[in-house]
Amino acid sequence: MKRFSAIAAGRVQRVGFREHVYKETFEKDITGYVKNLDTGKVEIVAEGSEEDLRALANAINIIRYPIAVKSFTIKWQEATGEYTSFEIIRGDIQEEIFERIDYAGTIMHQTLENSELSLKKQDQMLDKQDQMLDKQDRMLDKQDQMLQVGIETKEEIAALRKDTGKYLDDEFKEIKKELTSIKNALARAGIQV
Ligand SMILES: CC(=O)OP(=O)(O)O
Repeated sequence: MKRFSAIAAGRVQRVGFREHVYKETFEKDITGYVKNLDTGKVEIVAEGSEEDLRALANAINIIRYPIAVKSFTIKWQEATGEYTSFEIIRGDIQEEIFERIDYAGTIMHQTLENSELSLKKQDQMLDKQDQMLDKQDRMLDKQDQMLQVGIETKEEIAALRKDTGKYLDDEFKEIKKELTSIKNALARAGIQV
């Protein structure tokens, strides 16, 4: 089993950093503590398997708003076995309360920023939807126009067929009449066809 004692510096106090460190030890066989120092830095002492400790060090040496670990010095030793659990060491109660109020303010600010961002995204999506609906409307208009052209073409063809049919009928009647008179003339001349 190993032990590390680390000092994190940067924006690491009043930003929920100790809670973050504590959360990263959750369900792991890690003991030790995390503590805010008067210098504004944070001390982390942890004991456990080397694999768990390396994962912990990676998970807490981060820059993720509002936490910003700017420097992280780590010293490795053999474990002592002196701790039974992992704890957040808290300071003066009044100081802790002020820290929590500051942190709550930061989180509220972040939540507001996030919701403004998501409202902006929603607006953009609604704009896009409007544009799509507009395009759909234009396509439906074009479809309607095409259907109208189809109907008109069909009507034209039907009228043309009717006209052509009547013309051919008249022509055939005329031809038949001509043939009958030719046939009669031939019969009168003694020619039977
Ligand atoms: C709110 C709070 O206690 O934060 P931190 O542990 O970062 O000081």
